[in-house]
Amino acid sequence: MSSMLVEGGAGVLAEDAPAKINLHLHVTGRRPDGYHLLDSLVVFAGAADRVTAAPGEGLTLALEGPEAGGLAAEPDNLVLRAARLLAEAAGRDLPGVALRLEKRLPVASGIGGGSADAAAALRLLDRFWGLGLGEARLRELALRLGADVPVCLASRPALMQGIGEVLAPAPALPGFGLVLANPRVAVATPGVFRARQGGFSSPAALPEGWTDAAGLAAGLLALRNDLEPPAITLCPPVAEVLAALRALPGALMARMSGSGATCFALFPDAEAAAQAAGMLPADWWRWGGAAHHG
Ligand SMILES: C[C@@](CO)(OP(=O)(O)O)[C@H](O)COP(=O)(O)OP(=O)(O)OC[C@H]1O[C@@H](n2ccc(N)nc2=O)[C@H](O)[C@@H]1O
Ligand SMILES: Nc1ncnc2c1ncn2[C@@H]1O[C@H](COP(=O)(O)OP(=O)(O)O)[C@@H](O)[C@H]1O
Repeated sequence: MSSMLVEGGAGVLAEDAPAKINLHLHVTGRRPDGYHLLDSLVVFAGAADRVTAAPGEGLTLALEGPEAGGLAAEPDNLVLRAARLLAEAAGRDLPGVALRLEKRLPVASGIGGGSADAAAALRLLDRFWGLGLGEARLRELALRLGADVPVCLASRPALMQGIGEVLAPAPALPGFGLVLANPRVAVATPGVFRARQGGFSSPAALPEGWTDAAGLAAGLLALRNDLEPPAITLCPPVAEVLAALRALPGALMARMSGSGATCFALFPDAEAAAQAAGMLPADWWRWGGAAHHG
């Protein structure tokens, strides 16, 4: 999804940065450089950050929104890194830009908020500066910002392999609802990969598609997130979140996303999900609504 909006003032552009959900995540191998090979069906939720660009002096970034506090001590925000990388790739002087990040997704939580912000910044500035670099070039730049950034560039359901750079269209998906919940504990991705024990998994054998949410849930239950056991060891509240999600009325299945600690539950529709999210503990970050089909 890339909603390019002209907001108010002249030349002010905005892009949403939707949360990424790994419906399954199999760790299938490890590269000599230590990065892990993955097999993951990725979808996007209506929950999103938002990046805005306006004419300005030099390159600046203002942080706002309910989760901005999680980035206060961040020395090099991914939005600025994306902007610098794009400017370098353009190879010429570019007009100044005042960027704003409205942070709604919890930081370091397995739903790729930082990756989504970086991808949104690439899309936004490619247009703002009129570069027209094209999808292939943007994808190459995206990978240099993080393994999860290429999939976030299109923000459409995808089957993700390699370390995140091999993308294929997802099987046909039915409409469904999602609840997301995070116990407000940040989990660092490298530590979870390091704590993983045992061998490697096979890639999932996926059908051409599913016709309803119950079928999708049944299919997903035969798969797993290989990072869930090590994340629970490092962050025991993840187990509590999973139990709470599974106990919600109408929940079809629940699992952790990415390297955690955010977990998701699948629902037959967005309304059931939105209603169920309100039943979770108020001190957790929680969201319920539609999966975004791009
Ligand atoms: C685990 C996943 C699954 O979608 O999601 P998150 O938990 O981040 O949301 C991603 O692969 C995370 O991608 P991303 O967060 O962009 O990772 P990067 O910044 O590139 O890498 C952070 C660190 O994670 C480990 N890493 C990451 C990706 C990968 N395929 N293998 C790895 O081993 C490496 O230790 C790396 O140094
Ligand atoms: N705009 C940003 N939003 C979130 N995290 C950021 C951002 N810029 C830099 N980071 C750094 O990237 C790390 C990973 O963030 P995030 O993508 O939210 O987590 P995850 O990869 O677990 O889903 C954070 O710990 C933070 O230090």
